[in-house]
Amino acid sequence: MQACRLTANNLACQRGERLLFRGLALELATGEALQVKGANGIGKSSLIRILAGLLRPLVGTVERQGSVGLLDERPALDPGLPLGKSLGFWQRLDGPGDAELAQLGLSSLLEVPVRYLSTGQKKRAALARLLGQEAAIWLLDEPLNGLDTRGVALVEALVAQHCAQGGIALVASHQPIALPGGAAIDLADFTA
Ligand SMILES: Nc1ncnc2c1ncn2[C@@H]1O[C@H](COP(=O)(O)OP(=O)(O)OP(=O)(O)O)[C@@H](O)[C@H]1O
Repeated sequence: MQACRLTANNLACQRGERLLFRGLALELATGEALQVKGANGIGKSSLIRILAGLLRPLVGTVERQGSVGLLDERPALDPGLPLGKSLGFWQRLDGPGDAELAQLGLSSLLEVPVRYLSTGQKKRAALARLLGQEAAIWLLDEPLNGLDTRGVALVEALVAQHCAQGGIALVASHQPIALPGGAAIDLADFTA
């Protein structure tokens, strides 16, 4: 994987009338991971969207070196299609291979329409799409939601593998997650 970097300087975020956080800075170099902690509604998803370039900060700058893979509550898979076909859409672009599907326990679900998948199965499917993307910078918004104990361990292993290969992972989660290096920030420290 090519060297990557994610830098944010003096970020502030306002949604509606509310200033969610301010003065937030972070710097992640190749191989590094960071957990963003904080209570519901504090602004974790907003920060992820700012870092992904999907939301404009009130002030501050973001610099990304490397492609971005975003995982959030929307799996970006057609709910009407069987999982295999839905993932196949991405497969034609940059989607997952058979090894990734097996690793995520999805091989037996490929004929099941996406809308019938359980919450945890949808999350695993979204992870398959992310893996296939081979993006350098992972921005994961609550990746553990809906996952069982083995699923949590799997996400931890995938992030460790991604970082070992030189990727970056920023993980917003209110749940404990073991990340390489164990670095974390709490958005409560940046609330206005
Ligand atoms: N488009 C919007 N307009 C106005 N307010 C918004 C908008 N989107 C989100 N908010 C508000 O911004 C705040 C932060 O939302 P955000 O989704 O970033 O929090 P979060 O920390 O990810 O929460 P959770 O842990 O519940 O997912 C919330 O109070 C939410 O209601």
